[in-house]
Amino acid sequence: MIELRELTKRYGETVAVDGLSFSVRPGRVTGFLGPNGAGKSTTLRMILGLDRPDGGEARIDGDAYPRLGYPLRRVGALLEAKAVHGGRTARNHLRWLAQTNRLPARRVDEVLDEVGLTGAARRRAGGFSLGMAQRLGIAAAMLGDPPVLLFDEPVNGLDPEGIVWIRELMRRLAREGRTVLVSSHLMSEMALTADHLVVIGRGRLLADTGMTDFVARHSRSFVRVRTPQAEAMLDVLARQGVEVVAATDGTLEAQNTSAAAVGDLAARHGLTVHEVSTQSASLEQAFMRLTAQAVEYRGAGAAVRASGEDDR
Ligand SMILES: Nc1ncnc2c1ncn2[C@@H]1O[C@H](COP(=O)(O)OP(=O)(O)OP(=O)(O)O)[C@@H](O)[C@H]1O
Repeated sequence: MIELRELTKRYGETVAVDGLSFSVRPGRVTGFLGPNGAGKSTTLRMILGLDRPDGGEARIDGDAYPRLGYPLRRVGALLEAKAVHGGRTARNHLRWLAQTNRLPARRVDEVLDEVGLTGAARRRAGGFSLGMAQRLGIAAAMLGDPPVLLFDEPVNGLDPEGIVWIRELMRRLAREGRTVLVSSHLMSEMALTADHLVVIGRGRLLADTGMTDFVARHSRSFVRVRTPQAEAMLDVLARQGVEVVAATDGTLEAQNTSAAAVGDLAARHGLTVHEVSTQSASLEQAFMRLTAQAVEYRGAGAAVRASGEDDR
């Protein structure tokens, strides 16, 4: 379990993380989402004791990071995959980590096997592709068999096979009862991986919700109607009190109704239809709507400063 209470970090004028409070529970994958610059990496760095908060605190299973003892046994993290001593072989890098955290040497071969790097164990990590470096970073995170794992944008730059692999690994780690927090700025990726979502914008909490709830609440659905008699159809629907608009591609988009009801109406009025289908707005659009204010605010602020209006 990870618990944040009023966590705050400032960089000069910028409030990167602004009184953030939420908990990350074990046994599920929690997606940590926000647009670029929302404060995700800063939050993860504070959880891991790499940045000092200006206010509030973060605890991992009840302890702040500096009190964890041998931290690799309590929390594993993938932050920047390329942050490995390039001259070391993959195995030596992991051996060094195991030694300094008093972990048994056999764990090195176990995790290399788990991430599919056994064949590359004696190669210098500096020559690894991004995908291999990501795997090595994940091997390091899993070395101490920790109950809590953090991943910062783990699918960035990976090929489809690598993305599927990471997705399945996270789900397995959560099924094993671990606490898994994974940051991303892609809602579509999280929709396939996360059970729970924490969304931030401008360092503030925007949503802390189950994935299913988020989908139900934010995805707008409508009935698409394709007909050569669009005007007559629009008229019929409007007379029934259905909210309907003409889309740019010539189809009609009807809300507060069902495909069956639209089909019945068309039949009753002898109208030809070529398509009647239920459509859902993408989760990406829902995420953009949710975070739009956070992004717009920043844009508006810049405009105000540019015109000097903030001097008044
Ligand atoms: N070391 C630093 N010095 C100054 N400002 C910083 C520093 N680190 C982060 N920031 C600022 O803090 C804010 C949050 O950045 P952060 O990297 O945490 O966001 P993020 O959500 O991880 O973004 P991204 O998705 O782009 O990685 C940004 O405005 C960023 O410019």
